[in-house]
Amino acid sequence: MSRVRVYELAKEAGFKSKELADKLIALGYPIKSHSSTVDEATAAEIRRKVFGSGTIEVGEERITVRKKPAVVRTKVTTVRRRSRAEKEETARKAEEELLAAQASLEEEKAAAAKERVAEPEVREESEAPAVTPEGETTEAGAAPEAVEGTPPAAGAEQEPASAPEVPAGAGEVAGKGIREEDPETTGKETGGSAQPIAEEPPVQPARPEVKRAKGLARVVGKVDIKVEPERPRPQRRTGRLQAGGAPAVADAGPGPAARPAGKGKGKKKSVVDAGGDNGFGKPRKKGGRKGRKVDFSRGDEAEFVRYRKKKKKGGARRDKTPSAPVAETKAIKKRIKVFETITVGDLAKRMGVKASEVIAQLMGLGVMATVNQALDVDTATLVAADFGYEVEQGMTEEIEIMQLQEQEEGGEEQPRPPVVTVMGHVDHGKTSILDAIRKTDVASGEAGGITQHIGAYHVQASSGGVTFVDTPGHAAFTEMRSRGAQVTDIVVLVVAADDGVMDQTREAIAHAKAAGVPIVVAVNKIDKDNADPERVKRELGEFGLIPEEWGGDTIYCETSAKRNIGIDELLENIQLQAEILELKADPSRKARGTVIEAQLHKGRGPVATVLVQEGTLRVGDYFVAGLYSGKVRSLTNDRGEQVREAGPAMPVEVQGLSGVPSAGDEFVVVKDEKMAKSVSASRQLKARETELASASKVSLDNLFEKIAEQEVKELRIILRADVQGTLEAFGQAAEKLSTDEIRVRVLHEGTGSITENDIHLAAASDAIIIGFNVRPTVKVKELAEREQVDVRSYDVIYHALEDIQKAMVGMLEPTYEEQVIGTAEVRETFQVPKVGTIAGCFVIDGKIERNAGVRVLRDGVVIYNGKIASLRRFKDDVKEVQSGYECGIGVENFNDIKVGDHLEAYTMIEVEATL
Ligand SMILES: Nc1nc2c(ncn2[C@@H]2O[C@H](COP(=O)(O)OP(=O)(O)OP(=O)(O)O)[C@@H](O)[C@H]2O)c(=O)[nH]1
Repeated sequence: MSRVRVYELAKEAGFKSKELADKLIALGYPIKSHSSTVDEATAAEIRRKVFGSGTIEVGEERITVRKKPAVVRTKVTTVRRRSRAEKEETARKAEEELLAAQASLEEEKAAAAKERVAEPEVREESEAPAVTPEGETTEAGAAPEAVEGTPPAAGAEQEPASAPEVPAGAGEVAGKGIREEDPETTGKETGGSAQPIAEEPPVQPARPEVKRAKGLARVVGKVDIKVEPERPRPQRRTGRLQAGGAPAVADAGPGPAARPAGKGKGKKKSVVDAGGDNGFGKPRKKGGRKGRKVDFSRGDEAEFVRYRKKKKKGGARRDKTPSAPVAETKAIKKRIKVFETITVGDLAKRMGVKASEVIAQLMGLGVMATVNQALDVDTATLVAADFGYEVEQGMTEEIEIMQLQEQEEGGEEQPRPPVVTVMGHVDHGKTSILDAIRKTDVASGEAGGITQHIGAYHVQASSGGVTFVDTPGHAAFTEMRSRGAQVTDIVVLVVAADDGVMDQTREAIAHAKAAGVPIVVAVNKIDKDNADPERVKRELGEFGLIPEEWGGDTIYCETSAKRNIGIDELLENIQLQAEILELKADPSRKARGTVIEAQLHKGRGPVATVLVQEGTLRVGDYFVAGLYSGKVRSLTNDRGEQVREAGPAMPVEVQGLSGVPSAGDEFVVVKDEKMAKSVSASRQLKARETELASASKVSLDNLFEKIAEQEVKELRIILRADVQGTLEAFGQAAEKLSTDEIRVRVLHEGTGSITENDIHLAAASDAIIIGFNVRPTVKVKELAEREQVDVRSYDVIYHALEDIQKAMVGMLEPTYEEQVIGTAEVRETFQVPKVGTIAGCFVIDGKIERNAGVRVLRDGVVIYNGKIASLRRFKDDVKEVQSGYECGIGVENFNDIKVGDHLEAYTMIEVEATL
């Protein structure tokens, strides 16, 4: 469904964006700012309720107009103006009244129509001929203008005229005309003037009509119906005939169109012309003799022919013809797709403007930004609007994904097994309990059984199935949650009866509570002599985990993993808790789940353990997992068996990914490969944008810029090597690379592989990591990528030193050297108002470049040094002018140029720094 931005709505109604946004917020619409979007239905409601009229009506009017007389349009315009001020209720009332009066009005209309005759018919194309008794012009003039929305001449007149008596009436009358086809419009129109209508519906209509009739009559008169088959107009016009007014209305917009009509000259300018101009924008050739004109028999196109006639008077007209339609077209073309963010530089590039202009615009909005700073969609929308661009949020596929399940015709939801995470303090028996539970698995035969290779497994106990997520530590639980993944239905909190509540017990409670997951307590090690389950209950009671026997709702189980006591009860209680939760899923849908863990397998490529949470995952399904996509090549269950499918709450290892997703990433089956790839690509693009948006860390590649920006002259290194000897050798050699300008410092060193802590340290201290004969694991690599830490591996010390040296050269302040690129001789000077002196030159040597620096030499003496402000060949701005050509040169902030001066252009070139 298409969405409309609030500022667009504001623009439609002539409101200020912010004003409207505030108003809507006050009215409780779900928007945050004027750049927020609303769906079409809400937009329509806003138009109706807040504006009292709106685009919708306009659109409908257009249609109406085609069939109706120009008059109708005029009214529309009127309506709009009023409606803003008016309130809903009034509008409604008015509408009712109008409808009631409509019948009688119809009659009057018919009468009036006779007078106007010409108009409608003309529009109707061929039938029209008979129509125009009066003049050609008139109706056209009236109609289009009216349409424009601007109070067309006719409209304007009408209102005032009727105002004294029944202001509303006028509106209504008009409305009626319109309403016949467009009840909604009517309502709005009426809105403002509802009351009067009620009083004298029949009479008023007459007035306005008459007026229009006049105008129309005039216009009509001008059209010579002596048909003389004209060259048919191009197709585009076709269909506009009726629209003759219609298009104009919509497009032309208020101002211009109205004018002609209003003026006495209206006669000559036929509405038609106006319409034509508006519609096509292009001036017609004059030339037609007044007398002959349209060949109505031709239909739409013929009508347009009339436009040409108009031309005569129309010089001015054309100018006036506003080309709203054209504007619309442009707007549609000038769209920029932005994912969550876009950097200032990118935005400027896509709009074809300088980044500095965008930055200036942002400053105007009170946002101080640099070129590399990322702007969110809302801000980008605001800025882009100032440059005539529209920002579109590039999340189509994402939205499609989100809607995928909603759209899907699902079957019945069925109960599904609970997903359980076991938590607790160190050594309280988590592993032992899980082992004991696994042994209860009735599905395990003598061979096979749960292999626990995949981070989660399903146990089919006699009391029912349970899926355990077996990721190490509380951190995994938190990390998943931090990614928005909620896979756990129930937490089993293991507390040793002989030890009671400890640090990690408290931590586990906090995690579970934060996730809103119910806790089942397993008081373990009850076989021990010093076991004191009651104490555990008391202590846990302080955290709100009140046992059922004490009136609370927390389920407690006393277990001994060692002696296999209470394990079945624990499983039964888990089922009990699951029943309370009424866990259900629809296995008939496309699968959706969460990545529990993923890795790059040597032989099998990227593999991910996915917990299916909804639907059924099948071999051959196309899917998206985090940033990656793929097609399920094979599914392996927790027993190491190949399976064809996996239903809700089933953990399964998936092969066929294009990359290694992260734990907690959402896994969604999509309809086809195209969608999978497209979503994956857009997510990766988005991720890159986000990455760019965050400040980049130092690396050997960007060292120079980094240091130049921060004026830091230190390269920090974290060293890792397979042997101590390498560390020492390299450490000393690297530090010896230090110069007066750049210091090389080994921040930290150690033997063994590169660890996550190294990455964190490097990230925190803006260091790079160098490893000798050691490589980071996939996980560490991922972390390094996330943290943007430059990790480099070498096997030869010399290569590493060489790289560092290169980077250091980059760090040196670059030096610039001036290079003269050309000389021009001033042959003439021109004074250009508001610009200053322009030197008419002849390039005698080299070339002159637009962005070059320039020295003004008089008799060999430099009298000014600055920049070239403008460089032109004849009337065109050019980038450069070669020797042997003439050109005009303006020097920035310098006007004292004299004939005979030499202008020496030069550029600064960077000279590579060396140590
Ligand atoms: N007596 C007795 N000892 C138990 C019981 N459950 C576990 N243990 C012992 O407690 C010790 C720790 O058990 P684990 O299952 O490794 O505890 P854990 O919570 O998984 O420990 P971490 O993995 O280090 O967090 C082991 O020596 C177990 O044999 C029990 O029910 N009774």
